[in-house]
Amino acid sequence: MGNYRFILSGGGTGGHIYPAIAIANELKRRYPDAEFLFVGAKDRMEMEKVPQAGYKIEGLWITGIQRKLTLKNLLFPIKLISSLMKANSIVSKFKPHAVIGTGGFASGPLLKMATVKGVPCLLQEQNSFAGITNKLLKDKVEKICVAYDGMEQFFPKDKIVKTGNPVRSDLVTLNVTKSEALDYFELDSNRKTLLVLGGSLGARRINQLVADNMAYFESLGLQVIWQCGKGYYDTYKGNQSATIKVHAFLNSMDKAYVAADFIISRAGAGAVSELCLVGKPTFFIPSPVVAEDHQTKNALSLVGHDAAVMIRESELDEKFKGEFEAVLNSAEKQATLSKNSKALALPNATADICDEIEKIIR
Ligand SMILES: CC(=O)N[C@H]1[C@@H](OP(=O)(O)OP(=O)(O)OC[C@H]2O[C@@H](n3ccc(=O)[nH]c3=O)[C@H](O)[C@@H]2O)O[C@H](CO)[C@@H](O)[C@@H]1O
Repeated sequence: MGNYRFILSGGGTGGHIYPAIAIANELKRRYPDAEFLFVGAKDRMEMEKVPQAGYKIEGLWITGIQRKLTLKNLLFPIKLISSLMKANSIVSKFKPHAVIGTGGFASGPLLKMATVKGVPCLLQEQNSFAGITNKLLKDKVEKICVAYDGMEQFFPKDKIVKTGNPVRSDLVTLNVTKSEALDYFELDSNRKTLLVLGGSLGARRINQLVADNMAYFESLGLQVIWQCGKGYYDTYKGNQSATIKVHAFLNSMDKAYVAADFIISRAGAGAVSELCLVGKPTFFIPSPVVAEDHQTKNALSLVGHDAAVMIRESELDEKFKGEFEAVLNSAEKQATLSKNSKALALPNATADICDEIEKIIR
């Protein structure tokens, strides 16, 4: 059977998009003649990133619901109805054999209509805390692939399969040499490289930390790849120099990971899964404003195994330099962090999820 049709839906941030792309790539490898359609939210980053990865995407007019009474919120019911109607027409026309939802508000209407029409659906939940959309859909889908233990508190136990988070295959294999990677970023092979990641949208507090500590990093002999986020690029692009490379977004994460000797990162679920595979000494600075503080939980799942260092935003002023230098000055600590983080990697997640998809379409 090669002519399967799959819809993948999810988005809003990279954390929901890249898992969908990783799954689509693996399904395409297994079924080269299969057809794929992505469904995301209009105006969000999936509308750019999915076509770059070679797939078609349709955008729904939908946003998340805000906690305050705003114009956006008043429009929410209208947006929801319009999205459900469009989702209905997409599912009717495309006639998918299975639908995969990777979270984010865009996947809500699409999976809802797919389940109403009896199309088998699978959810992939990246975090240790279930997102609202996935919680709303849980009873109607066939399987829910998760990355953490203890997800029975959110989802029916018999639907849960622990697979880990899908990671794009080029980040699993990391087939680039260090010198190629450093050349790509125009960096010096005689210096150690610090990679700074603010999550797919960039992180305000991490950007401030880097901006305040440029001379400090220089004094430690480091050069920096600084991913500041699209919305912050105009503010920080002037900091670019021979040793500080400022990027809005990194389109070659494989090269960034290979170039790095040390990494400072947000603790989005995707970043955490990738950083285990990469196995470089990592300092997590979790976002304190995400639901249920889930990034702190994501980071602690590594810190508990001596596989990474975590510094809370509220403690940065007091602790950053001490924690940073304790790792920089200890080859032994660096080796421990690398070894322990690699031991937590789940490199077969994408294949395991595709095995589950195959089971629901048969
Ligand atoms: C602020 C917010 O709501 N963050 C959430 C969002 O994070 P966010 O969107 O930052 O997502 P993740 O850390 O999960 O994944 C980021 C993905 O973007 C890629 N990437 C990132 C930067 C870059 O320059 N280039 C690039 O390709 C990474 O390789 C990774 O594949 O979704 C995650 C997964 O549901 C959640 O855990 C996070 O809490």
